[in-house]
Amino acid sequence: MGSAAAPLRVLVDMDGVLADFEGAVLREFRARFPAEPRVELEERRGFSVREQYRSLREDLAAKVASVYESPGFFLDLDPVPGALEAVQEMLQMQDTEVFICTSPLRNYEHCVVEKYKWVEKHLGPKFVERIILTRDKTMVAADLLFDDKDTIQGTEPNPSWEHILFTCCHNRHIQLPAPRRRLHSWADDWKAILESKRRQ
Ligand SMILES: O=c1ccn([C@@H]2O[C@H](COP(=O)(O)O)[C@@H](O)[C@H]2O)c(=O)[nH]1
Ligand SMILES: [Mg+2]
Repeated sequence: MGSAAAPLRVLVDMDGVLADFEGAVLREFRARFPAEPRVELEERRGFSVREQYRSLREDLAAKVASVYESPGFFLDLDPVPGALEAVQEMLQMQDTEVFICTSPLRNYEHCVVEKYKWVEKHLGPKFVERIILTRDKTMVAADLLFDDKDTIQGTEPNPSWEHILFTCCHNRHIQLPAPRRRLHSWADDWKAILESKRRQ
């Protein structure tokens, strides 16, 4: 008797994919520093919001970091439209395993516990069991990784997953070289990506 095919293992990033990090940074920065120059979402370029604020003026890097390092910031993030429904549906799919794979800030004090609380609040306790917290996603074995960071590097030079770039304000201008793929939003056909990977 032949052995059953292994389930498709899917990693879903949190900030920029499940939780609206960028929208909250801008909203809170505007509220706390109304007189300072800021980067509107249409003008965001590059993964690091901190580095883009630094390029406006050196001291704005620390100011924007103080926004996302504040207590309550991560817990209060709004879900990305369609994200909660999509991962709940993924969880119910046959022959599919879904995990949330997210990186904590270096200054992890509030971020780590609030990421856990956010998942419990929005997705329920069963999803808390599915959190993988790591600063090196290349060390996690899976078939797919949905992530808004354009370049994901780490210890493992050849990660097992295919990185699907999730479109976010900071990466929408990037032209991906073939065969790299994007998911434009959760309204885009994420199921087709899973099925194509299953057939490979
Ligand atoms: O401009 C920034 C600065 C920090 N971050 C943080 O990086 C990680 C990324 O987490 P993922 O869940 O893997 O997206 C997270 O702690 C962010 O708060 C950032 O995304 N952008
Ligand atoms: Mg992200």
